[in-house]
Amino acid sequence: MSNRAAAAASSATAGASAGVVGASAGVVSAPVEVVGASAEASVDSVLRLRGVGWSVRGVPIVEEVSFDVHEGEFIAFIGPNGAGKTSLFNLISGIYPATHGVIELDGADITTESVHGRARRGLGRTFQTSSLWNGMTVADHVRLAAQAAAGPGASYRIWRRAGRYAGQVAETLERTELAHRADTLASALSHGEKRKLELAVLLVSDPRLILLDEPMAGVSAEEVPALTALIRSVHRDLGRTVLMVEHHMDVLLGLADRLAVMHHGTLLALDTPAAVMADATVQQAYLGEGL
Ligand SMILES: Nc1ncnc2c1ncn2[C@@H]1O[C@H](COP(=O)(O)OP(=O)(O)OP(=O)(O)O)[C@@H](O)[C@H]1O
Repeated sequence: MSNRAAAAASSATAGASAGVVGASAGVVSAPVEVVGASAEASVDSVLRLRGVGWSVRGVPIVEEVSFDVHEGEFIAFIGPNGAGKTSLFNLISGIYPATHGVIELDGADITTESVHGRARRGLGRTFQTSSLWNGMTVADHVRLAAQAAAGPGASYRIWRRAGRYAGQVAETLERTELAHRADTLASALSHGEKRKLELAVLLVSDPRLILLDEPMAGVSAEEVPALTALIRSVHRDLGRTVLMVEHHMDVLLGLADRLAVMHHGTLLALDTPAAVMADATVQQAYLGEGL
């Protein structure tokens, strides 16, 4: 973690408070000035967005989003339902084409690059809804992902060459606490285990920048702490840069170096959690009077 990220992390702990924000948050349409976001270029930016936007049939969904992500940083994205958080992740990962602006990964312009091209550069993501194959075992999910990451053609030899990936698969299942479920079908996993398996599928391709879209969605309260600890370990122990959309404030305040607040498709604020939570504009526009 960079010094900057470490300083932000300590502020995150200081500013922590529990609760879930999202659907019921009040919405005020006026303010669009970004609190705490710096437009300056930075030498250690892994990801840089400048004026990024996406419109559908002329209707703006994401507007003028600019920010830098530093190596080893953890940024959590919050905002009411429909604020544009998933759309922004889709723009960064290449699922949607940006209609405005520039996206850079490690200084290279990837604005028009394909999803696979971005993945080859080390960008990986999970989705809000589960993307697993019910009839396939845990180990086979990770093995297939390892083979897909190995390059074109490798996945056609999945059953003949399965042994080649055994060590990689075992290590990834160990790290994601799924080793004891290796031979279990995905359909038999709990929601928390499914989320762990999605992380395992992601990690086996060794991404440096990870986008997690609501990893706690559908997960029972009992499983949240273990999943949170796993995500923390991916960030801190594996040193991955993480962007995460999450509604559970108690989860993300223990993880995030900075909080990004999305509001009506714009980036309303980007700063340490303590600064964001204390900001009057954010409180009025999103968090509501009660906070
Ligand atoms: N492919 C699409 N075509 C048209 N409109 C879309 C498309 N994808 C998203 N939208 C619209 O863009 C807006 C933002 O949606 P998005 O899913 O990005 O919000 P979100 O902040 O992630 O919400 P949530 O917290 O509910 O997941 C919504 O009004 C949604 O209906």
